[in-house]
Amino acid sequence: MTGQHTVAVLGGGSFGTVIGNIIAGNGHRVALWLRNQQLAMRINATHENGDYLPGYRLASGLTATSNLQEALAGVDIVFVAVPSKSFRDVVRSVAELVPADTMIVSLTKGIEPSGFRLMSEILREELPANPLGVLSGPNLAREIAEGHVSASVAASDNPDVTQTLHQVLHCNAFLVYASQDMYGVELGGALKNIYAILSGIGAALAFGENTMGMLLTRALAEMSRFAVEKGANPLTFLGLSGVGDLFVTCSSPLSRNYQLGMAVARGQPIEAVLAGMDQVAEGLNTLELVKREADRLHVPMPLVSGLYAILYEQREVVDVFDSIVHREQAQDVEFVTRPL
Ligand SMILES: NC(=O)C1=CN([C@@H]2O[C@H](COP(=O)(O)OP(=O)(O)OC[C@H]3O[C@@H](n4cnc5c(N)ncnc54)[C@H](O)[C@@H]3O)[C@@H](O)[C@H]2O)C=CC1
Ligand SMILES: O=C(CO)COP(=O)(O)O
Repeated sequence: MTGQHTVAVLGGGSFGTVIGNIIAGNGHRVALWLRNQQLAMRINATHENGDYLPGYRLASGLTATSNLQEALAGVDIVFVAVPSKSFRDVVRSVAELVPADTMIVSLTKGIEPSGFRLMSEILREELPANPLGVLSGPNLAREIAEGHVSASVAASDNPDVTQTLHQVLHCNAFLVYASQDMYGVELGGALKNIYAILSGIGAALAFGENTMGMLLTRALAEMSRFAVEKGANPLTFLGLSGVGDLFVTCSSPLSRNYQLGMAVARGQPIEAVLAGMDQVAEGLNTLELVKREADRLHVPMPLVSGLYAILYEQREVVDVFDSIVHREQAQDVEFVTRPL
């Protein structure tokens, strides 16, 4: 597909807004769909999404609407940027409104509770004939809005999809790289949220940089171990959607998952932290699902088990941390020593 595209972005939170704006800035027509009609009207009047990204000027090619049918009329690409718990409901509605040649791309970093499905698997089930892809990488929305150069991975088993994503999104401040490992790219984006919570706890408790470096590297080891077991290519985890996103989210106070970890370590009950957040932190839900799946598959994930014990079993961080360190595997880079 070449030339100008007509695009819908579903979900007018922070990430949907920046992705829609990059595409509109590249000269394509974008409809941003959100449920809040008042906010949609304000976005169109002010060219700013004041609820999520105040001060971030939106391109004139972006129009907000709260009418899904209107947002999807005549589009050739649909991006879905709603939290994972709402993802299937939203794409089910999309399936009734778009033809089979409309490209559908997930921006969501999470896992569906029943059946441990990633978003691309939900897309495949709900829109079996459509070309599908995912976009994932170290992409803090606020930093993109501030104009910091960022990069992301467009992943699909269909080369038309990766090429089209490059065409609509790539620009000086937002670089798009390609991958064929859709599952691995998505899994990296979902798993790193768990370790961002852990890093937030470490930051609140003033862990040293040596300790944080160890946690990050061991996180990558156990993510890759889990990925191999789930059939993803662990080498994908060395790219932007793996180590890149792990590093960013585990080091930034802008990350909602990191903020969650910090707040809990400072003694706030999880329920109170979640109630006070007006944006989604996917990592808590992902932690529970990954813990269950890792136990089922007998994959050792000491950091996941440790964080689970802290958040769900009210165990003391210091005790848990001791047991994590002592339960760790002795091999450093273990996944390359096993057959892929
Ligand atoms: N904010 C970021 O820096 C990045 C976020 N992501 C991922 O993108 C997804 C969305 O994240 P954000 O935009 O940051 O979250 P957000 O919390 O800022 O926005 C989510 C939006 O989805 C809307 N929503 C929730 N349920 C809905 C439903 N059933 N129908 C329609 N709209 C619904 C909410 O009202 C909200 O406007 C998450 O999975 C997140 O992990 C990915 C990359 C970066
Ligand atoms: O995915 C993100 C950055 O790449 C955003 O992380 P949070 O959801 O923790 O804010």
